[in-house]
Amino acid sequence: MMAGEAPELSAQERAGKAFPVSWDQFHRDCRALTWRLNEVGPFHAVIAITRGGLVPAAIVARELGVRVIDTVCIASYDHTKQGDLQVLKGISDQAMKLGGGTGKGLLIVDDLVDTGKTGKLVREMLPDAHFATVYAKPKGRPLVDTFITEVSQDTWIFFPWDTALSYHPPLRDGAA
Ligand SMILES: O=P(O)(O)OC[C@H]1O[C@H](OP(=O)(O)OP(=O)(O)O)[C@H](O)[C@@H]1O
Ligand code: HPA
Ligand SMILES: [Mg+2]
Repeated sequence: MMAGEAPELSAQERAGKAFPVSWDQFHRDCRALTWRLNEVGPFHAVIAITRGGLVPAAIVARELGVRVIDTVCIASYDHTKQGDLQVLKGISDQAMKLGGGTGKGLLIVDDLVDTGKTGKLVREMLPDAHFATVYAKPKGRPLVDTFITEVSQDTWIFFPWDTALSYHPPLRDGAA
């Protein structure tokens, strides 16, 4: 950082609002997502966008009775700061074949869409697939076919696998 330059804010610092999600809540939201997806399927396979999509993909696949699960491995956020998207592993040939080359009958699952960059990249790989996320922020929302809860763009979602229980000071002692 140069002298006089404002420090670069992370996505979470820009976001300001925190939305912590417990395991219970996440499981409930995934089941609610499956209720909606059950009306859209059947699906030949679930494609999880790792890593965040692995947990909802397991729950959704279990509920829908889908046993073929593939991954597309994409990294963009280093903790809360988004960098360039990196495809670390593409979709397998076998899953591509099941989707007829365009993703028809395949279900893409991720934990959330934020700016939509990750979702857009996967949609380009599988244009005819159905894209489902548990949570959606307004910028990414148009990319998603089915989601459960929308949060504002300035909210940061804390997932249970990224957090731990900790002491919280009482409100009157200055807790936000
Ligand atoms: O809509 P976008 O702005 O692209 O952000 C959404 C993506 O960001 C997070 O993944 P991340 O890159 O942090 O990797 P992870 O799933 O391995 O945590 C999240 O799981 C989504 O995949
Ligand atoms: O709000 C978020 N929470 C966790 N990971 C994320 N990756 C992009 N946005 C988010
Ligand atoms: Mg992810």
